[in-house]
Amino acid sequence: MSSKQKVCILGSGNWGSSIAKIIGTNAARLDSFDSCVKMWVYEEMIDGKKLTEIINTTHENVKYLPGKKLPENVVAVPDAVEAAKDADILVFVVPHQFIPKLCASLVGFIKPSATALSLIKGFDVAEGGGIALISQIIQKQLKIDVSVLMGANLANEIADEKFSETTIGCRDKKIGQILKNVIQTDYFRVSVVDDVEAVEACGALKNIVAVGAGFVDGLKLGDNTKAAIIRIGLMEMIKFVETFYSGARLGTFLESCGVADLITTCYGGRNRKVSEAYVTSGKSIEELEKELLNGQKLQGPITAAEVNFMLKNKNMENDFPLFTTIHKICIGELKPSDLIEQMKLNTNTKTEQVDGE
Ligand SMILES: NC(=O)C1=CN([C@@H]2O[C@H](COP(=O)(O)OP(=O)(O)OC[C@H]3O[C@@H](n4cnc5c(N)ncnc54)[C@H](O)[C@@H]3O)[C@@H](O)[C@H]2O)C=CC1
Ligand SMILES: O=C(CO)COP(=O)(O)O
Repeated sequence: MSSKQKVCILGSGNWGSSIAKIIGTNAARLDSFDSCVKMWVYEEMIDGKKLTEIINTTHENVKYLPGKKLPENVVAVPDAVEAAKDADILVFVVPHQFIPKLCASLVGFIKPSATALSLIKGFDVAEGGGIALISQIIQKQLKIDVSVLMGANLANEIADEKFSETTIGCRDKKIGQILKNVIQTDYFRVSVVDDVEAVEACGALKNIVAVGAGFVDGLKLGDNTKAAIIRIGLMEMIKFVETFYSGARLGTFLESCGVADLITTCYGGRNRKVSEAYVTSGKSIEELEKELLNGQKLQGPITAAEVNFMLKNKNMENDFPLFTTIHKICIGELKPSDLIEQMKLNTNTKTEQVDGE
């Protein structure tokens, strides 16, 4: 890496813009970083004007983070290669369904010495009937080290500079410190841990549980029921990580990426909101995503499908009854009201399984 490190942000949605506000501020403040931060924007027209031009003149992402100013040293770039080619640190923050295409467009054009930080929550289906972590997709395609950042981080609250915590999963202490420097602010506190796969899996899996929490809200079942879904969800997250990412530490679930992200998403996230409306409106999830999110993207239902793809192939659907039930509700195979009956059937066995009895 050169002495002044260049940071590029790939993605400019709700979280992408919010993290750009932080990274831009830190890059301008700290000598070790080049103050110019390029942000790849998937170009679109807003009232006849290009979004990149709006961002570069008004310093506001009027569509995905309206009302918040971005630092002037954050430069919107419509071409991903142009944005990324000189960067030492690549921050990936697109909705997870777009990552394979984005990575493919960057192959051969980035610095081989670059390091990546993925803020993306989700999986990708893999050959052989399994799933891959998003960091593995980036690593495999671009052949660079990938760290992850996951936490209780509703983007709008962070843009409002309300106190929040986050977790960086990084295997290399030196890189972990550099990433912490570019991300941490007085209101956004970073812990670095080396349990990378567990950190990332937590971030992806909690979105499935948040869909379940939204169903509970739509069914008007109350706080105790929602707490039960959160508890059962946490148990399935732990079991999933223990089963598929051996060596993970239980303590990682107590970091911001674990229980804290699960709670905030089940109360304040987009997955919860759309899933509640799914129950009350009778409309499809795709319709509601368009209607309620103004271009922002839901990650939970697709993640539930990805996880189910693997569980089904491994004949393990019954080992993760909450994840399986939520997926089946999303695709219309079960009704939202079936959620509770399914949980009644399964709660006892689940506790025993996690306890290892
Ligand atoms: N918004 C939040 O509060 C948080 C989001 N995350 C995660 O960060 C990741 C990114 O989320 P957000 O920044 O919120 O995005 P978002 O949900 O606001 O999605 C909109 C973004 O997707 C882009 N987009 C639309 N079609 C595209 C295409 N075909 N190719 C590439 N990009 C396209 C849009 O241009 C826009 O930048 C997700 O994995 C999410 O789970 C993590 C923590 C908090
Ligand atoms: O990941 C998030 C908070 O940490 C955002 O969750 P939603 O995508 O459900 O809004």
